[in-house]
Amino acid sequence: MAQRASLGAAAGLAAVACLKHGQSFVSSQVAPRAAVEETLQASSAEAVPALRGAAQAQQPSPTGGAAALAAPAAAAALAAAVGSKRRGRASKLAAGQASCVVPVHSRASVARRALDQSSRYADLSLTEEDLIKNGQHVLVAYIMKPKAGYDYLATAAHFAAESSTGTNVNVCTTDDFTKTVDALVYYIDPENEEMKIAYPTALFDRNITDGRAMMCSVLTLSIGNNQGMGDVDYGKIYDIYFPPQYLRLFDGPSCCVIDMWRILGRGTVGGGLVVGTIIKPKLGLQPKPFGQACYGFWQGGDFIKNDEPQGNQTFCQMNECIPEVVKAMRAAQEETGQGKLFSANITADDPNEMIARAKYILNQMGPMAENCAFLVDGYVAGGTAVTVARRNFPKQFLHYHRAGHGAVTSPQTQRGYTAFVHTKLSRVIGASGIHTGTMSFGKMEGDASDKNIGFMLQDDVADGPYYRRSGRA
Ligand SMILES: O=C(COP(=O)(O)O)[C@H](O)[C@H](O)COP(=O)(O)O
Ligand SMILES: [Mg+2]
Repeated sequence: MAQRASLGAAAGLAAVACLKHGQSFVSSQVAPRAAVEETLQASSAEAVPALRGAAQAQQPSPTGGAAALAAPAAAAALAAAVGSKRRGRASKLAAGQASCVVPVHSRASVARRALDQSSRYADLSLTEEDLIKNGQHVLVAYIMKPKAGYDYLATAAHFAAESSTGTNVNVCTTDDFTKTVDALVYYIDPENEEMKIAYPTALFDRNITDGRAMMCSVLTLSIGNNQGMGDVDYGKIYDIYFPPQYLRLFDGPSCCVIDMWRILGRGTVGGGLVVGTIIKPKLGLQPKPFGQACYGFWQGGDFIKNDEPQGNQTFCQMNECIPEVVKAMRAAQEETGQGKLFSANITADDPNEMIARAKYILNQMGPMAENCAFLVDGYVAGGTAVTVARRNFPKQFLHYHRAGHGAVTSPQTQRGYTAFVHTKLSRVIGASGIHTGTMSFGKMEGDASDKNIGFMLQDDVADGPYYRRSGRA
């Protein structure tokens, strides 16, 4: 399917929607045991040292906190020894020294300081142009603010560490290979709270069945633990760039608005606006009145979708409701001489249930199977549910409903990602169209920048707030 056509699909559906009316840890070396004991004495009685075999000494904060960091010099040497070669650290870790992590009370000033890992997880000499040219990194632009008292670059580096190979302490099992897959902060603008991180694509998990990429892995790192870190006030993704080679490992959409036009009998070019509705009340109609409402709308309209919570309620079960929809569609098509479309909700917790629903619906539709799209509540059910639909039913239009997205996309929310990014991710995993309601002019929240979503969906080349997209992402 042509890329432009695929991109248009989401726009088509958008048009449809619019037309419807305390405790932290620092580590210190075990070797100077006396020092550790001193540390423990300095901390409170309940601050028992937690031994962590793999953790090594944390570099002390610039401001000290001497009681909490009893062996600062040794710890610094250790941290330096396992640090990046990029900045040519000179210190050497004394052979055979183990380490431990010592919990400290938050009242200790060091607890409010991030381990400064910027010599390893930041490289501000990298240019975006080169990163894009090399095509080995997913680039992510965040608005990030450290908590009061934390250094911007150190926090950004901790963010990149936690989102890739690191944590809040240096790790002794790190080897030279590990460092080749570090995420790197390549740009910061503390005043504007902007931070950009380059993630090596090799970091992301691949399927054992077919070697393909998976979005859940991208999200687990790029928007995972970093959302709850103690030194980060907030961090939100504003744009994301996938290099072409890596992008090809995702499914992308299989159907688009061209398929809708064709099914509606309008050919494959310039089929115009698809007029759609959602039967309301969203819940509470039984099969017959639901079918009657469909029939009524189809006298003039093209497309009906289940409202996103509707599927198989006990008072309106699928095996009674879908036959009513089929009856209404058949009658409306015969009477108007036009094709009609119905988007049926197959969302469920269990992929087997989703597949069972989809198969049942296709069976009932019979020769009109193409006239049916599958609706998936992609935010609440997640990318896995979208992929279940995309891979098991690639011939059906995949109608992504994003109910719940406001929890992370709202302009009031400083964590998560924007609606623009959410849409982009949805397309990459295979949505044919994204349902967008009356964003910014009806009942739903939004702002002027949401227009960018439309451009991103429709055009082969489009500018996001930070990255230019060309191709499917
Ligand atoms: O129920 C509706 C529309 O209802 P109505 O037809 O009464 O406007 C949709 O689920 C939301 O608009 C989606 O919103 P969003 O744009 O956030 O996806
Ligand atoms: Mg709805």
